[in-house]
Amino acid sequence: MKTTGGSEEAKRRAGERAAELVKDGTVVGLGTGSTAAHAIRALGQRVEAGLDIRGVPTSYQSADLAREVGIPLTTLDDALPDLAIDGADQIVGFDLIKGGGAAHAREKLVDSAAERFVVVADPSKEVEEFDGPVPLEVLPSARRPVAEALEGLGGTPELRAAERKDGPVVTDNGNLVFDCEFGRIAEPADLADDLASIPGALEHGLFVGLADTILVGTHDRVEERRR
Ligand SMILES: O=C[C@H](O)[C@H](O)[C@H](O)COP(=O)(O)O
Repeated sequence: MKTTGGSEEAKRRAGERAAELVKDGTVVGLGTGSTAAHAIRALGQRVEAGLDIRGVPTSYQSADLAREVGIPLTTLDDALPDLAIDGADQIVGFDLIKGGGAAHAREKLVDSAAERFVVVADPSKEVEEFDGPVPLEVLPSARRPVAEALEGLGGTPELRAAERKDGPVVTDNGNLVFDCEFGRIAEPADLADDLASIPGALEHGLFVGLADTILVGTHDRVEERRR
């Protein structure tokens, strides 16, 4: 599983606190990444103890882990999540950059469909202003026009390379990923609108105005911010 550094203990605290928010008889969006995985494991323990929930996975990773720990799965065709729990790569206020694990397209679908979206993170994710690359899931046949459109917006796109395979990362949906540097992003909502309008760029990793609660684990507690 991809990890992004930060304290595993802090991530575990945040994940476990989020799992405590899940109520019996509900549907839960299951995010991707190392922090969301802690929440999924904690939910698995609650299911073993009798909690009745169904999970909507956001990736092969979260689906496989949920199966492993005994969480029954469903899809958005059958039920919308009451609550979604997901990680983030950078957090500014209640806005996020996601997609470090290339799962942001399905994550955005599930997280935005949920009644309540809870973000779990360690303190390394909170920043003053976004300055990380923005991931974009891109139709393979659109790679060149999308790259040109991103350059037109002042970005520097780089096709994400696979670590244990020659060639590019291919997402769970069969597409490619650009990581696009924009330097410091002062107006994420404006950039999000621009990125959303590029044909062939299926989804970008800016999550603006979607999160309801931010849970940041530290070495000894969990800090909670609610919108
Ligand atoms: O595509 C991956 C996701 O957006 C992850 O939720 C994000 O990269 C955070 O992952 P982690 O909790 O491992 O830092």
